[in-house]
Amino acid sequence: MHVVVPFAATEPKTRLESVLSPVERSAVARAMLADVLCAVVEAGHEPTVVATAPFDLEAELTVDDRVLESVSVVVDDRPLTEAVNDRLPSAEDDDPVAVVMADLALTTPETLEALFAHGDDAEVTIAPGRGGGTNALVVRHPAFRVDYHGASYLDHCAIARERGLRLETVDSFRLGTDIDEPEDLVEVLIHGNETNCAPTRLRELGFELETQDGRVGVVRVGESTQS
Ligand SMILES: Nc1nc2c(ncn2[C@@H]2O[C@H](COP(=O)(O)OP(=O)(O)OP(=O)(O)O)[C@@H](O)[C@H]2O)c(=O)[nH]1
Ligand SMILES: C[C@H](OP(=O)(O)O)C(=O)O
Repeated sequence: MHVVVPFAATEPKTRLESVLSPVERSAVARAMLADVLCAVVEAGHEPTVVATAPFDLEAELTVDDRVLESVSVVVDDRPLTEAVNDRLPSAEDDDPVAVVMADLALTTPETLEALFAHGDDAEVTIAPGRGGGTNALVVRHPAFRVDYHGASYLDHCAIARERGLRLETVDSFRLGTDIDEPEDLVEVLIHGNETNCAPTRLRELGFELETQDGRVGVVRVGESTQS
């Protein structure tokens, strides 16, 4: 399975600007990317990072040699939809393609294996995100194209329907959790593997869980933001 991991290499995760500086947002985005890539490689695949700008995997990510040897990086500064559509199955090459977002910090090899194996007779398999996003998908037919942003999950269901393609939805807590807003960080600290890059990076930045009035959130203690 071709696995594409789109990555906004410059100024990522702007919706986290209220709690992280630009430098910190870049560090957290790279930590999540590393965790996603490790899960894809452990699931037995060789992902391609489609980055918006040149990106030195070895210099910018804390990953082991097996991941470094298995991951390739291509630079494509076109908008997300165009960059992904150019890598989906086509008349010339109809091999299945998976697209896994780089901010799925809770991803594990098992959840990915379940996604890739789900619904072999479906032309499209989607793991939606909260708020209507498309966190991950597997495309098995050259007639399907993506249209990201907004309620892209609904758009993708409509595109499949209009083109007579069978689309199945994967109900996955882990694949359904993309880290976009400050309130999403609590999921990384609760459900992220403790040794993963993203939980480790957040704790290094001073984030920890806090329970108030029976609700669990994150609080940032200690050092100020890195400018
Ligand atoms: N290659 C590529 N990847 C993108 C682009 N925009 C977003 N991504 C990636 O797609 C995934 C989901 O996008 P978003 O959640 O919007 O990520 P983001 O743009 O860093 O976050 P915000 O700035 O808060 O919108 C993330 O892993 C991004 O790195 C793009 O234009 N090109
Ligand atoms: C890429 C985009 O992510 P969001 O902007 O919804 O986080 C989408 O899922 O369509």
